[in-house]
Amino acid sequence: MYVLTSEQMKQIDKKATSEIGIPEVVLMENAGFCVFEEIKRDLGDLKQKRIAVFCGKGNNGGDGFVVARYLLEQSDNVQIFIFDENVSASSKVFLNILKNLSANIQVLNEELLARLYHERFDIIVDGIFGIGLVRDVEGLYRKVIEYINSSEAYVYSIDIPSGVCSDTGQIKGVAVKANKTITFMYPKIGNILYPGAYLCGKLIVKDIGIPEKVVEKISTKILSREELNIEKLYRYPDTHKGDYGKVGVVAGSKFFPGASVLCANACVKSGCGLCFLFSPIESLSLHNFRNPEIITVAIESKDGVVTFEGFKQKEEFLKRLDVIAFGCGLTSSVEVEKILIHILKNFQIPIVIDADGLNVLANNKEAQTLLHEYKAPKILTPHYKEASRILSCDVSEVAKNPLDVALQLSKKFDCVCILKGARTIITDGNNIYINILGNPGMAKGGSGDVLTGIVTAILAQGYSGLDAAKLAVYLHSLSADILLERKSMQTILPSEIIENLDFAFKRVIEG
Ligand SMILES: NC(=O)C1=CN([C@@H]2O[C@H](COP(=O)(O)OP(=O)(O)OC[C@H]3O[C@@H](n4cnc5c(N)ncnc54)[C@H](O)[C@@H]3O)[C@@H](O)[C@H]2O)[C@@H](O)CC1
Ligand SMILES: [K+]
Repeated sequence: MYVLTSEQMKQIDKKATSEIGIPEVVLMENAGFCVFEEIKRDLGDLKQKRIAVFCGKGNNGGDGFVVARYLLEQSDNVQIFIFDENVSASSKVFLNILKNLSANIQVLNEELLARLYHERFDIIVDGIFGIGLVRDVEGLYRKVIEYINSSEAYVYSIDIPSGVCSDTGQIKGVAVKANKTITFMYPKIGNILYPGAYLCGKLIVKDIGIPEKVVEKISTKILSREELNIEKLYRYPDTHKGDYGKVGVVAGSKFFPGASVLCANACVKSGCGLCFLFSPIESLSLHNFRNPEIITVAIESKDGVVTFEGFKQKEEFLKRLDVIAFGCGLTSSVEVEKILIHILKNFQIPIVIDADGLNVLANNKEAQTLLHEYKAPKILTPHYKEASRILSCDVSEVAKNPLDVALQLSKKFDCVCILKGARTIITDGNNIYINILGNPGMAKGGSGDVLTGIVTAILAQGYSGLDAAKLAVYLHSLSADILLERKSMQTILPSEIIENLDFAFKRVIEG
């Protein structure tokens, strides 16, 4: 499903009205009716319900007037609150209808707001701002939103909780916390990215009758099963391990042996034919004990960290493999830097760079240039902090606009970027996918190493960088979500996400 910016939605609305000829008031009527239907379906008999509908000056308020008109037919206590009599042209039509119906319409001011704190509403409909919010919310608007958030009513937001930026999901000063949000045609980015996604409560997407014809191809989509290329996962009978890719994982150190274990184990559990783990001996001792499928290659180390000389002794072997995963648990050192630079100069194998590999990129301009020029498929898997280091910006900047950051990284290195977060973003610089699966039980050290293993193994099975990234992110979070069906967020472990890939793969393949 597409995810739209406010500008894209406005263009679609505009085309529907100007090119197709559907009057704006018809769309508004449909939008308001959809919201009413949802309330009616949730609550059934509304007769005794005390309902407040807050309407702003724009078309979001107009939708609110439509909802109010339908609610008037159902409940004896519907109060409509407006900020200004001067509303948008289409909204005016519905405000006038309410006036003709002698509806209870009150213009908000400080005094009225103070009185509202003594009233009790069962339902509040939030039609203050939609996709037309342009600046921080202040003054009376702010106070009204604070009032809505303090009330115990069940809150329905129209299109998007008022105060949430529809292009980023960020709060512009203050925002409504809704129980349910009904958005129209397609979700907006602010409905999907946090904190907006949280403030939406349950998100419902409703068709308001805009023909698909006016929707041009949108490059941002929600990552769903339909978007995955699962054909290459099919295994033909007359195949052998060489057909499913040979993976080399360069990972681990005395300090983080677990990272290499998790990464390599996720690899073998994600279908690659062979997995070789290149690690210092200090890291491999833990590893050998646990994972018999993994072929270990000890790299000479100093103080528990791989050395460039040690790597060079094994590099011919690594060159013969199909895909490399580089970075998990290596630690940051000059030797690690030298190894990555050497790989980027001398190898031509698809590569996945994570953790300490990303730190090399953050610290070393030569590595950045070499990565840009590296010809084989490449995937970067930064979390927000790693992305901020590479782009030399504050992590809060990444959080404010993760879509832009993922695009920037992808373009900077001509790579596929998996920007990991509560909503992981995947992009190849043109297409953007937002992952909505997964749960906070994954917010633990080791989850990223698991994802790196999965994506590397899938890449080895003949996938493009983008398709591998999509499939891996989906499987990783689906596995955690399946675990949550019988475990708690506290107890889910990254190693269990690997074990549970059995069920995630099954669901993805069999539907
Ligand atoms: N355009 C269309 O065809 C449709 C639009 N619909 C609704 O219309 C909404 C968009 O309507 P609009 O574009 O009129 O925008 P909004 O209704 O979101 O709000 C715009 C109004 O708020 C003011 N405003 C913006 N930021 C403010 C701030 N921080 N403080 C105070 N005032 C502020 C603007 O000056 C303008 O008057 C959608 O979200 C949706 O709910 C629906 O009716 C379906 C059809
Ligand atoms: K709203």
